[in-house]
Amino acid sequence: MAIIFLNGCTSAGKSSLAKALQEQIDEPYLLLGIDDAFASLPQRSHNNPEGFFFDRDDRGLVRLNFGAFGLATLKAHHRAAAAIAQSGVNLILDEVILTPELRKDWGQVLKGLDVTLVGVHCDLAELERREKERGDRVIGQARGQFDIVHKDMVYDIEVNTSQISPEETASSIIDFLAQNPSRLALSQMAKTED
Ligand SMILES: Nc1ncnc2c1ncn2[C@@H]1O[C@H](COP(=O)(O)OP(=O)(O)OP(=O)(O)O)[C@@H](O)[C@H]1O
Repeated sequence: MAIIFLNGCTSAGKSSLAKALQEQIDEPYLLLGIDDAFASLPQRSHNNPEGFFFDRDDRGLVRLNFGAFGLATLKAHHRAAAAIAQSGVNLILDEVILTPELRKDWGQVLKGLDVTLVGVHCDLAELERREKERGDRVIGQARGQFDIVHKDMVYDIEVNTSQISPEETASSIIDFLAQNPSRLALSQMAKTED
């Protein structure tokens, strides 16, 4: 079954876009994302060096980091997503690819599946405006992810949500899907260099 894989920074508009896609595509798609993996953690694994924690790199940028249990959680999430599609259900994935290792893991786990890779971009100023307005996100996270989330990614289609609504963005992806039957980007996901 088909997977529409949305990758972008926090506040890029992935969840809003995913919901618009669910509404606009005739066939039903389930929705799953990295936030579901975070939500399934025990509370003590948040802000924990074994689980997930925020820190600053040498440039002072906020990074979402993880320890052994955090990595195992993300890899389990990747395999759960693949299993959903393999069981015969369409899936939209709402993801933030945090490291080259995780990018490669996605590429390996999804190999052979019908995956459309969508780069969800947004200008930094607008990301930071949204981050502040939401009130429930760690400030600085969007800037910290801006340089790394799309690094070495190859996409089937890229969108920029800075100035267009989730509904219009969803329409452009649906038009792309209708006009482009073959998908090329996934084969690059596991291959690219660190
Ligand atoms: N196209 C858009 N135009 C204007 N605002 C938007 C757009 N898409 C999303 N937003 C707003 O930006 C904020 C973040 O949106 P959303 O939750 O969809 O982002 P996200 O990429 O899923 O973020 P996260 O990864 O942190 O969950 C919300 O307040 C949402 O209403």
